[in-house]
Amino acid sequence: MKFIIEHLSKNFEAKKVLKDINFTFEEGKIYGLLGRNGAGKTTLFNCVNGDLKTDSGNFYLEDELGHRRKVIATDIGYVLSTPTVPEFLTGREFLKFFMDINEKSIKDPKSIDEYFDYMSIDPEDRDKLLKDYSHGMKNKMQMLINIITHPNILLLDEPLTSLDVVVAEEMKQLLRSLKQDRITIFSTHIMDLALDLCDEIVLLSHGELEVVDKADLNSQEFKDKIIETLREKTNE
Ligand SMILES: Nc1ncnc2c1ncn2[C@@H]1O[C@H](COP(=O)(O)OP(=O)(O)OP(=O)(O)O)[C@@H](O)[C@H]1O
Repeated sequence: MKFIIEHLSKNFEAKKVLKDINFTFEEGKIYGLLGRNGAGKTTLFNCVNGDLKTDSGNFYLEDELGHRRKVIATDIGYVLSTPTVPEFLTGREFLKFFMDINEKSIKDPKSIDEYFDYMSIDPEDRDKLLKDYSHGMKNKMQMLINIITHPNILLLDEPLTSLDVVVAEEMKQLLRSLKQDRITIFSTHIMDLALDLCDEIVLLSHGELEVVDKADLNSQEFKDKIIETLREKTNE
């Protein structure tokens, strides 16, 4: 399976944020999306998710035989950097509600406690109101509801930035374990995180997407190259 973006453009009045982007993402890979503040990473995700109207562009999923279809809402899971959960529900009530309304799209439902176990949420926290969950726990709940339905495309907008080292490590493991059978696109400002977690590094700069050839992913030379590319592009 491939996720194909064709001729995506998005302007905010005179500001051209995304400029005729054409890009193909492949199944089984985690893509690290790097870009400077204001480069358009969130705008790109919002366009893919249908939260923002594009000025032009189409999104397709293509199977191994080359058959294409348009991306639909249920293809996408979108985890925001700031988790939004209904604070007036308990973790258990929220999960039950989510599973009830998405019954048809959950292929192999597990029990609610199995899901909590999977996300390492302690038994004593499961019946607490979500308003009393920590940021990391809310983040886990948001991640959970986005993976229960097995979306083909998982968009993650800086989801690990404010997590403690243990939760961040758990989330990394989870993302690695989930990457088969789907396309994961992960935006972050933390280059080491991108290098550690991602199979491909994609730069968003000057409204365009560009793959960085990652010959030697962890070398300082490679990091310098990324920084130089981002710097050059914004200075153009
Ligand atoms: N709703 C909007 N109306 C007008 N301009 C917007 C809107 N949303 C984003 N922008 C502008 O589009 C550009 C890209 O913003 P975006 O939030 O996508 O960047 P980003 O790469 O996610 O940034 P950061 O890394 O700082 O989160 C910015 O110049 C921003 O001001």
